[in-house]
Amino acid sequence: MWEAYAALGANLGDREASLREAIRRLSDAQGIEVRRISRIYETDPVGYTEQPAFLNMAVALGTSLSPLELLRAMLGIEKEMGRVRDLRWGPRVIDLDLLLYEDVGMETDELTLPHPRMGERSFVLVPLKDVWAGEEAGYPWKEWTTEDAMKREGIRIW
Ligand SMILES: Nc1nc2nc(S)n(CCO)c2c(=O)[nH]1
Repeated sequence: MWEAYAALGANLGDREASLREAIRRLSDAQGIEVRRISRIYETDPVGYTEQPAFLNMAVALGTSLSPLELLRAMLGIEKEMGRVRDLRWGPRVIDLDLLLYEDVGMETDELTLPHPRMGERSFVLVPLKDVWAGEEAGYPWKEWTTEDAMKREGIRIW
């Protein structure tokens, strides 16, 4: 099994229930095991700000799937849960983003790894740090602490 990390977000309907369902679906999926689950954080919307607050979290996965197969499985879960990818930055029932897959670096129109925007997103890095098994050195949070990021970005533990 290879190790991968995913970010989850929801800001429509019963956000916590959506996160829990997405994790259950990941765990039930062929070739995917959920190894660690972060705390849930409530975060103010970044980018398109005229939308409800998000609940965000991150998970550490073990997988026998390739990066693209894993991405497609995640997109399938979004679709099954009613994610309509209409407004690129609009509210969503569930959002699953593949962040990292071992030390794979790739850039295709379908998938870029590591996720290109994760380094500037505290709503991703704060949960990710909860489940990170790698060495601390050299990762985006090397120059900040979770506490600082939470204070600066108004991130609340849910
Ligand atoms: N706080 C926060 N802001 C966001 N803006 C977008 S788009 N998204 C969706 C993730 O790409 C989020 C999110 O998950 N959390």
